[in-house]
Amino acid sequence: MESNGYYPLFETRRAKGRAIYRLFAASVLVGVCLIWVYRVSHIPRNGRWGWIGLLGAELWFGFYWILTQAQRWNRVYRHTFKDRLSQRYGKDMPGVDIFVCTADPVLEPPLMVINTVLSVMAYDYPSEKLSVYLSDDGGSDLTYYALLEASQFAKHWLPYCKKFRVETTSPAAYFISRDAPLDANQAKELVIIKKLYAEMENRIENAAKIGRIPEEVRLKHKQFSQWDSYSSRRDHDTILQILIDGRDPNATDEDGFVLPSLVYLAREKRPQHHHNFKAGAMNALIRVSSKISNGPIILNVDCDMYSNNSHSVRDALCFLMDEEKGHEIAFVQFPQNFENITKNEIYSSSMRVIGEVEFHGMDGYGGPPYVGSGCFHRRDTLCGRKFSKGYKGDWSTSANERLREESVHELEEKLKGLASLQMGLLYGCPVEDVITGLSIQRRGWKSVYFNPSRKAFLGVVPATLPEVLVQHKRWSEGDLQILLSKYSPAWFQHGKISLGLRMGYCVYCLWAPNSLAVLYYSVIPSLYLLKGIPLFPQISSPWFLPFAYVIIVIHIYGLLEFLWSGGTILGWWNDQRMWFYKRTSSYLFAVMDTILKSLGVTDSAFIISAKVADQDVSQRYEKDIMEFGISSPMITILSTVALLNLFCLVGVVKEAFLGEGIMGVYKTVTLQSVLCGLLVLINLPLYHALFLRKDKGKIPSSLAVKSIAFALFACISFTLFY
Ligand SMILES: O=c1ccn([C@@H]2O[C@H](COP(=O)(O)OP(=O)(O)O[C@H]3O[C@H](CO)[C@@H](O)[C@H](O)[C@H]3O)[C@@H](O)[C@H]2O)c(=O)[nH]1
Ligand SMILES: [Mn+2]
Repeated sequence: MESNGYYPLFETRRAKGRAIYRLFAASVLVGVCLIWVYRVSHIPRNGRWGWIGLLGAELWFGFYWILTQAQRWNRVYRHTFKDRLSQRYGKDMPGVDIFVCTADPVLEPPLMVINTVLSVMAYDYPSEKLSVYLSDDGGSDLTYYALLEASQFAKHWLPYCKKFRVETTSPAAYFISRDAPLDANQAKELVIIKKLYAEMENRIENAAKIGRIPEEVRLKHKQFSQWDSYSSRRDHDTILQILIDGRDPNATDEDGFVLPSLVYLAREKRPQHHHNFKAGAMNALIRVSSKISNGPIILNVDCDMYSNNSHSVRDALCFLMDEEKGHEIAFVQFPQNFENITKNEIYSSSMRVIGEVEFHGMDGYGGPPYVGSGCFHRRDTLCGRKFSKGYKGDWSTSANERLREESVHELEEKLKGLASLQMGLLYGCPVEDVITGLSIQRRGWKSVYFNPSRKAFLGVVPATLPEVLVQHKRWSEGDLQILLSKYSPAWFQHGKISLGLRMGYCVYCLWAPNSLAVLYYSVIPSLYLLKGIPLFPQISSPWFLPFAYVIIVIHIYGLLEFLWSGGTILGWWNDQRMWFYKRTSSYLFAVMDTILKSLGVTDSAFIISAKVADQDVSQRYEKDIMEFGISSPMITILSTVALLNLFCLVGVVKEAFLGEGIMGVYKTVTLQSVLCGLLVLINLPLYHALFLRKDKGKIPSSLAVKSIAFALFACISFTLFY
């Protein structure tokens, strides 16, 4: 693709088969409209309120389905030309500052954190242009100790990666993933490097086990005295340490090449000041890094998301440095992929359709959201710069020059004061990333979604249902808050972002309100079954057809999309279950907490998700066995709804055999019974966990009793009083 003799650094292709897709979508829309017409024109006398509620739910589903079309209508795919980038810019590459965030040395083990740090230090990029910053909201000397060890290990690991062109640059992942046979030389070096790693691992784990840093290490490294005034995680001074100083000519690896800078920061925290979670951490890093390396490009990764592709920096720069289009692009988001996904992903944690379909669709309308980990930003747009036509990126790194004269210690002291001002990411929202990305797009910038075939980043997903539900509550609550905020994609935006992109954002912002319609749909029709009152057209009626058509084709389409995104059939089935569970628990609580928050009763928190699990929990996870384990209000709702449907189904079957007869039931309440039957079918693992399992991951008996009582009460009172 050449225009005026200019070779772009990236190209954009539109998805194939769009015409067929659009035809299909139009046919579904007709079906949806017919369903609405039927509901409005056939309101019965018996079951009137149930019917009107279903009308509301179907209006909602139809509307929501229309929104999701924006994510499919205009998908685009990106491709980069890294060789052109190297040819054109050679050694003249911009500085890149990499921010890694960690917050808890127990939930996020230091060894995992340093593997991520090492993986990004080893990018295929000039080391003198790379600076890696670790923000430790846990303020943990153990994490610091691990980073200190990593700074030593890097001297061996980075040359090894360079020499053998290692792609998986996280050592832990590399040691288990490597499958290609090695030549004798590499095999020899591998043994050495593995040994060094094992020794380091040992030292870190021992320190973690005894819960403190060995005395001789403390004495040798006086930096540890910074913890002397530390009173708790929520109450301490700024702790800042430059472990590898990129300006120091002696900071070299085993082969004599300079190392990337490496900085540790635990920002000051006081109980009386809100620390604003990850957004606060990122902003502290933005300020501190501006005085150290001041790279014009910032990459943000979570501590559990290591780099799996050593070319990602160059990929991202192909977009940001493209001479024709680069100046419009504020950030490049890579997909979030995960290492610990099982084959049939019981919690549907890979979110593959979002990554393989939806974000490509949003990219077609102006760009994906910023979703935290795996995103390259321009420093100035992240800090609030507005888009203007004449804008050209400034790739110089001035702070580096200015401060060259200062000693590391002077610099560290100076920077401590900087770690507590706001700039950059927005505060007050549990999804600081999404709201910040949206605010950047509203200032006129575009973003880009780049999904390379070799996965760029691999993270960790939670291994238990309660954790997954809590994580989704945080996300859906955050997205709902965006909808209600001044950045809302729903209100008129004066043409700042396109309608398609606004619709795309709304799909996520409306995750939470979805809960109401889904809860209604999964309870009320089943209860009406107990009274034999039909709420759907009879099978002999022509109105049956739009229902059947819409239900069947959207599910077949959903299945195909899931398979096309790399999933399995059973994975899709599990995805349907999680879809249902998230909507009836996480999202419902997100709605309730958002209401409470707007009344000033509560404040939203950021509950950090666990990255490690007990051995037996992990074993069940590997086998795709759902882990309930604890009693929580969310699990109570899930199990009550599941039991209610089971009781209703038993009621219908009894009616079919003892009452009206199979034909009678079949004629009048087919769809309703099918709906109820499917809900029972999808809940099989839950009944299993309620009644049959003996392991620790089952549903606790007290919760079982409670939900049986609730479900029975609902069924009995409905039959008696309706
Ligand atoms: O007070 C805090 C809380 C969290 N974190 C870090 O934030 C990251 C994300 O936390 P995690 O518990 O792993 O949340 P996830 O739900 O997995 O994260 C997704 O969702 C978050 C927003 O809810 C984004 O911040 C993340 O980038 C995105 O990957 C981790 O590196 C944490 O160490 C902090 O630095 N400080
Ligand atoms: Mn995470």
